[in-house]
Order: sequence, then C-alpha cells, then structure tokens
Amino acid sequence: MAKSIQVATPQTSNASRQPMTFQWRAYYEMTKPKVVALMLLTVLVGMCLAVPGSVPLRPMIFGLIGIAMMSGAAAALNHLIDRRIDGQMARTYNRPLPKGKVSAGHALTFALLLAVLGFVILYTLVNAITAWLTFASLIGYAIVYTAYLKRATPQNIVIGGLAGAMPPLLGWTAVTGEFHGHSLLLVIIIFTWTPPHFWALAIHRKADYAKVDVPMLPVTHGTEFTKTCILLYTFLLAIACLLPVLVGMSGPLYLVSSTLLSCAFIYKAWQLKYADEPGLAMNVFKFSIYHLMLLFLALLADHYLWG
Ligand code: HEM
Ligand SMILES: CC(C)=CCC/C(C)=C/CC/C(C)=C/COP(=O)(O)OP(=O)(O)O
Repeated sequence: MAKSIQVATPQTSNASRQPMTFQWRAYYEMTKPKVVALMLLTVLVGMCLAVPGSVPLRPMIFGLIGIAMMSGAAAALNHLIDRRIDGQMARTYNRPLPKGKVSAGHALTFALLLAVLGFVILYTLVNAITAWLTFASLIGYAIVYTAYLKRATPQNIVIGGLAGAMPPLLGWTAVTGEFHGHSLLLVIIIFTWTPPHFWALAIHRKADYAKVDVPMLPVTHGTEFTKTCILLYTFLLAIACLLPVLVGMSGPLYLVSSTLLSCAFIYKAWQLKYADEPGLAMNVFKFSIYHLMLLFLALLADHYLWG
C-alpha cells in the first residue's frame, strides 16, 4: 500500500483544528516586526537629521514607541483583511490568521488596541501633527492599499508605497513639531525605492498573485516589462538619492556611500533584466533591504561626522 506523504501546502480555507490558545508569537508576527524595525531606523534618521546636535530624548523615545505601535497595528490589519488570499498563497499560508492561531475578532481587537494606544502616546507625549500623520499612514496602508488598491490596479504598490515611505517625515515632525521640506526628500527616496523592492519579490511570487487574482505588475504586464520597470526605477532612485546633497542637507560621506549603493542597485537590476539567471529576482529583493538600511545609516553617519 502506498504511503501517504504529508506535504505542507497552502490552505483553501482558514479553518483550523488547533485549539486557539494565546500565542504571543503569533501576535508579534502579525506586526511584521522586521519591516517595522527597518521603518524605525528611517524614523530615527528623520529625527536625527531634523536637529543639529543631540535629539531631545522624550519625543525621540515616545515617537519611536508610538510610531512602532501604529505601524504594527497597520500590519496586523493587513493580516486581518488579507487572511483569505494569504491562506491560498505559498509565501503566506502559514500566517497566524489562515493557520487559525488567531481569530479574526482577536486580530481586530489587537490591532485597534495597538493603534489607539500608539495614537494616544503620540498625541499626548509627542505632538498632534505626528499623531495625525501617523494615523493617515496607517489608513493609507491598512485601508487604502490593502483593502482597495491591492486588488484594483497594478500601480497598487506605487501609490500605496507613499504610506510606507512616511516614517522619516514622522520622525522629523516628532522632534520639531512642524513639517520641513527636507524630510520630504527622505520620503521621496523610500517612495522610489519601493517599486524595485516589491516588484523583484512579485516576479518570484508571480504564480501566487495570479492564483488569488491580485493584479501585481508581473501578473498583468509580464515579467519582462516588470524587470524593465525595476531597472528604470533604480535610475530614478539614484537621482532621488542625490537630492539630500543637492539641497545641502548631506555631505561627502553620504554622497560617496549613496553613489556606491545606487551603482550596485542599478547593476543588480541590470543583471535581473539581461542575465536571466534563476534566483536573481530574490537576490534583488534581498539587496533592496540592505540598500535602504545602509543608505539611511550613511545619512546618519554623514550627519554626525560632517553636519
Ligand atoms: C507599499 C510598500 C511596500 C510593499 C508592497 C512591500 C512588500 C513587501 C513584501 C511582500 C515583503 C515580504 C514579506 C514576507 O515575506 O512576509 C516585504 C519584506 C520586507 N520589507 Fe517591504 N514592502 C513595502 C514597503 C517597505 C518599507 C517602506 C520598508 C522599510 C522601510 C520595507 C521593509 C521590508 C523588510 C525589512 C522586509 C523583510 C521582512 C522579513 O524578512 O521578514 N518594506 N516587503
Ligand atoms: C503607520 C505606518 C507608518 C504604516 C505603515 C505600515 C507598514 C507595516 C507598511 C509595510 C509595507 C508592506 C510590508 C507592505 C506589504 O503588504 P502586502 O499586503 O503587499 O504584503 P504581504 O502579502 O506580505 O502582506
């Protein structure tokens, strides 16, 4: 008699036989901690660049805590809203909601608690402008992007990327209490970084998105067109990365570092387009994360060494 082999596969429904005990790890996972961690680095850089010398401690600490909580809440709402399609995709079927580790009601309560607490911290201990702008970013990601744009247009992540690009501006307003044009340059950098970051992954996961009818660019316009777009966006990003130098916000250390990073990203995107080797799309996706992290560390180092 043939042995039955159990293979881990995506679920077609979110039903689960497991008893629903409290699992803090599942709640932690819903906040997308690694994504939020990188966002917090960009928040911190926004805070540091906003003022000469040392950053005032109180808005820095409570700003980071409040923005982290509201970003985590936005991520948990994304898990909640996307639970059905997540359950059908190979990359996401193991998430807490489709796996039945967390119920929809508990996920909603968790997200709302985090959001309200984060908002109150920002409003009372930081300032109103940061609280409202962070709230707008939460709505932008959790509602506008996740509940509408994602299923509406292949430009979903370009438009929705604005919410994810906001953290340095939030950091800036947290310590100054006002909007400054320079913080917008950091937003523009993350905004132009998002398409190559995400589309590289979307090429690798094209079949997943096609299966659940989500119109990501590789599904609607094909892999080759998406690779061309990624390459063009890396050129656009290279220009965006020069803006802090052109306005005198950053100096030579940042100029050299960002130019090297831009050249490396363009090279990777060029390889993806023309070398046609397996695994290159994921390679570009992973590189994008190091690129953004190193770029913001370079902004920070430059600010304190040359500022
Ligand atoms: C709308 C804009 C964005 C989209 C659509 C997007 C999409 C994604 C997706 C689908 C993943 C894979 C997640 C997984 O496998 O669970 C991912 C990973 C990641 N993203 Fe983004 N992203 C966006 C913006 C950002 C921003 C603004 C940042 C940071 C500033 C960021 C940082 C990361 C990091 C660090 C990871 C790796 C997470 C891990 O290894 O668990 N992303 N992104
Ligand atoms: C308050 C504030 C700054 C909010 C921003 C919140 C936030 C965590 C944005 C992350 C962007 C992101 C990972 C998008 C992927 O969503 P997806 O649904 O396309 O990917 P998935 O399939 O992995 O869930």
